[in-house]
Amino acid sequence: MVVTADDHSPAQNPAADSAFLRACRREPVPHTPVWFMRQAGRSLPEYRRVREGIGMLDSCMRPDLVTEITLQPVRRHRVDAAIYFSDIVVPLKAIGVDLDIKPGVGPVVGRPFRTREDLERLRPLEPDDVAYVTEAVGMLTGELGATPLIGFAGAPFTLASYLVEGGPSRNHEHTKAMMYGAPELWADLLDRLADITAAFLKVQVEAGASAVQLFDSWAGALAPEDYRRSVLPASAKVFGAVAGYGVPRIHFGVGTGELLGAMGEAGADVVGADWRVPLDEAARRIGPGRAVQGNLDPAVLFAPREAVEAQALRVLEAARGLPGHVFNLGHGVLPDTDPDALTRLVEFVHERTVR
Ligand SMILES: Cc1c2[nH]c(c1CCC(=O)O)Cc1[nH]c(c(CCC(=O)O)c1C)Cc1[nH]c(c(CCC(=O)O)c1C)Cc1[nH]c(c(C)c1CCC(=O)O)C2
Repeated sequence: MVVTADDHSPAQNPAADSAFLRACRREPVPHTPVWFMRQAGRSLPEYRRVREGIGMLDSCMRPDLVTEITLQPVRRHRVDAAIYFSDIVVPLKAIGVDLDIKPGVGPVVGRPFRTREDLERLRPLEPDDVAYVTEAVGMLTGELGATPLIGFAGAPFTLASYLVEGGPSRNHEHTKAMMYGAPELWADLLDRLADITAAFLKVQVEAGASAVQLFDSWAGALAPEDYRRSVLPASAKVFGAVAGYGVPRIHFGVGTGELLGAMGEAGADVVGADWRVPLDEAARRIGPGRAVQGNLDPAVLFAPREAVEAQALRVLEAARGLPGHVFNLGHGVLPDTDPDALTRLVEFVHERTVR
């Protein structure tokens, strides 16, 4: 089945009029919508319980588990959107790349990608490769009703960094060596990753996801000129591939203060900012015509309640008057966060912003 823009209209999608989707479209909202990156995960005891003895990637391939884990933070925190439980390396695993997610480390690739021959290991992603995603999204949208589901994928640069380095990297030196030293190979690598990413997002939207977020977590490691020349075209290809569905497209990275304008230009409707740039300044850099998402420092949640509220108010003050603000953290929930602090934060933002 092909999903058209019409399928995301209020008549077809019960979440169409939600505060989250309204904010993404820069329409008036009943209250500022809130969700948290990594809201499903180790901060929740119920997550740790259902994951016991099951590997991260195995859990991503089980629709029953994906559905339960995705719903957990919605039930507990009453956030305004669910984010599909998966990982940025799932589509790569699905096409046969030899990789795993090591607890406490992150994605680790068996043989790092360094040469043109390595590109042969990146074949196109077919919907059948991720049939469990289609099934899980279908189950989820049935359960979620008027709460929107956000689909997501890793952006070509961040995926390339894991593939080329072979795992998490502070300096991205092998990645940058390829980007500067073998620009044609680099462009071909990012182009293949763009097609895989686009195909993975399409599967989620066609199954019923109401929005998508492209995580370019490590793009902040790049100078603006390099980002524009060597990365933006591939991310723009991904956004272009899902433009026709009419679902909001969110673009996020860490430490991207100098890239916010370019990240919007890549084709996003909403740009996420981390806590290093005040939200009003972020909105100015992103420019008119796009909503902003962010940007409370996730470490603030370890402070006493009054301090959390004071910092949340700072974010809300900076967002005052902006058409289109989605409240979020500036990066993912840290694993040791007290889940009650997150629940209280959702309540606080809702109370302080009722229109
Ligand atoms: C860079 C990146 C990855 N994965 C992701 C990114 C982009 C976002 C970001 O910048 O944080 C994206 C991601 N990964 C996960 C989600 C779930 C949805 C949600 O936000 O609730 C999302 C959106 C689940 C996960 N992905 C991972 C976990 C932890 C594994 C576990 O619970 O056993 C979860 C819940 C594993 C993972 N996967 C990755 C890392 C760095 C880790 C952490 C490794 C560790 O510290 O153990 C790669």
